[in-house]
Amino acid sequence: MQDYKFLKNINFPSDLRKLSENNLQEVSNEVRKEMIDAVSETGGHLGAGLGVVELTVALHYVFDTPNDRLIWDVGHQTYPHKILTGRKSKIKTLRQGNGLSGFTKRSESEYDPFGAAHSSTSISSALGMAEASKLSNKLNNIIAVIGDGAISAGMAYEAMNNAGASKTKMIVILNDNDMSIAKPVGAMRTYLAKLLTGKIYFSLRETFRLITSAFSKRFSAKAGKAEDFLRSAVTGGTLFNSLGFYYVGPIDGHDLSTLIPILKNARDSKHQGPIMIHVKTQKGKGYSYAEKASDHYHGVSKFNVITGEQVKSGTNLPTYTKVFANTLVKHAERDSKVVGITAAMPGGTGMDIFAKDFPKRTFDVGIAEQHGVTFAAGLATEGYKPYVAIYSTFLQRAYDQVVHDVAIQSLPVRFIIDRAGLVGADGSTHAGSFDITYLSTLPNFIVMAPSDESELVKMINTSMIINDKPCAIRYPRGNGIGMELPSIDEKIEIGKGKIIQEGKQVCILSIGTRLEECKIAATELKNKGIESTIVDARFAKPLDQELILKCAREHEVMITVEEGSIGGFGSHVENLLSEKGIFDKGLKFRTMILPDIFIEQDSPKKMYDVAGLNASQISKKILDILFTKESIKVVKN
Ligand SMILES: Cc1ncc(C[n+]2csc(CCOP(=O)(O)OP(=O)(O)O)c2C)c(N)n1
Ligand SMILES: CC(=O)[C@@H](O)[C@H](O)COP(=O)(O)O
Ligand SMILES: [Mg+2]
Repeated sequence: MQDYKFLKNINFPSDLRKLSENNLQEVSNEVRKEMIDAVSETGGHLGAGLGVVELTVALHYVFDTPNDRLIWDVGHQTYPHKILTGRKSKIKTLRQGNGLSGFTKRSESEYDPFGAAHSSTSISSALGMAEASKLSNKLNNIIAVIGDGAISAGMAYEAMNNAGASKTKMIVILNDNDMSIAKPVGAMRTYLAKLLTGKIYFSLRETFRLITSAFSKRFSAKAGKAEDFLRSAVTGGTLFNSLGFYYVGPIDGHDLSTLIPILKNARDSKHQGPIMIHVKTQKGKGYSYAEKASDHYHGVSKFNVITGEQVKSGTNLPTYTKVFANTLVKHAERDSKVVGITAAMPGGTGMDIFAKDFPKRTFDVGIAEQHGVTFAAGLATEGYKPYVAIYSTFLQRAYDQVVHDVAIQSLPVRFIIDRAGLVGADGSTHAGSFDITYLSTLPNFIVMAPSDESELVKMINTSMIINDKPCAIRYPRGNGIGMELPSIDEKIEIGKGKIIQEGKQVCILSIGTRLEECKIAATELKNKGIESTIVDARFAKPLDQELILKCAREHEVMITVEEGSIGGFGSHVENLLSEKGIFDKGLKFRTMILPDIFIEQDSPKKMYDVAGLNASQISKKILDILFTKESIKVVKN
């Protein structure tokens, strides 16, 4: 920690509130410096936090947090908030094992009244708190801060629809930096841009005072109407006004002399209903490299503060994401029906690569996973081959659309599920733990998981000819293992697994990229004289029943291994074996799955250690089964 003039004495917002308003810009500068310094060592979300430093300082200065509830949407912009709310000394533990979360987390601090990481939840949760506050006569303020990206999602509209009709006071700060992770998309973006270009009052202090005073002053009906007219003429905030919000803005979110009086007015206002304050900020503000970069350093690895250079990953192997994107491009060159869909994650899903060659066949729907899935279903009804590339964790949002709009109608939507399994620094909110489970339970679905990048290509090739039902291919974050890639003509038979090696006593049925750990486990067992068969199951649905039953009959022990929760591949195998009466014949069977806990952020390797899914844990499990050391714990009430 550097020798800061103000920050050294600020641990909590109460310390901040003792300062004069004139010192707050200096405080902001110090917070910004501290944040850059910390993220240069930890990596993480940089641009969004840099853009809200002044806003964070102003909010904690004006409002009585934590009694007043401050809810940050997504939570990736909360590093300045963490520095000012008792977590300064731990800021260099961000996103590491036993360290601070990269998002808001109720268990981490009373200043985080609502946990987040998935977007667009802030207005709903704030309205819930506001209604609770009203019911219990608490009279505290409830403030939600939501970005221009996050406000594009369906949930935000549902919340505004509800809030706008209520007579409950809450404050929504719309943090408009004209950025999502990539450039934001859609009509809302155009609308917000219009509000910004239409502004004329930035220099008109008198107009500004008139607007803000409307919160607290009592106007005669006539004067009120005139004020309303002036406000909307000046600000053009008609959409939000029409939705029932008292709209103010846009204002400069880096100018504390504007922010503080407006926030004070909103705080003291007797307005019964939601207030929206539209602030204009710059993502990456105050760090030249972030300001200039096209992504404004949304998410960075460790970097050199002086040069802005980020540390590259230690391998040149292509990521699964890239392998997917490059393969899809090749198919799209041949087949004009191939289209790609992303929900605001073009870079993360590889859709940016596809978009370069096929801009007209790429659809970025914004942070709108639900809409994206049903939109793809619509494309499928017209004979297109939609590839919906979504992170496993974000597809959770669209489960009903997957069931109702895709599976029931057996539409051939191809789900490309990235970030499956444990992802590391983003932690439990971003873990792709449940997709095998929630998709394999659905009739009409084919669910595949490649064990390496070559298998991924074959599965994409196969998906091209699945034209009568939906399918999903799930793979992890990060790099492949260096396999040579096959041609785009090489397919696999649907529902057929692959024997990797044959042994006698033990059969390991693996699905997905834990296969490498299974191979190491098998070598460890071999060193102890135990021969194992390894099967790459490839399909969680349909199961390769023939192969699984054969293996079950020919081995003493069978285990399944997957990077997924209960209810997935292992559960389906267990059900099959039970149905076929295999257990009656004495097979020793276990499933190795993600445990029934949310695993905290750490390196993926350590997270898999917690999950018990690394090689030594697989071999130990097998040895314990063979030599019956497993104990049955009976929990007494
Ligand atoms: C449901 C969901 N989909 C996608 C994401 C990934 N994501 C994280 S931040 C972000 C952009 C948010 O943009 P905005 O709200 O404008 O915040 P900014 O980063 O610009 O401050 C996206 C798409 C997410 N967190 N949640
Ligand atoms: C905040 C958020 O949801 C994204 O920025 C996410 O952290 C990206 O994860 P990847 O780094 O795996 O693309
Ligand atoms: Mg934004």
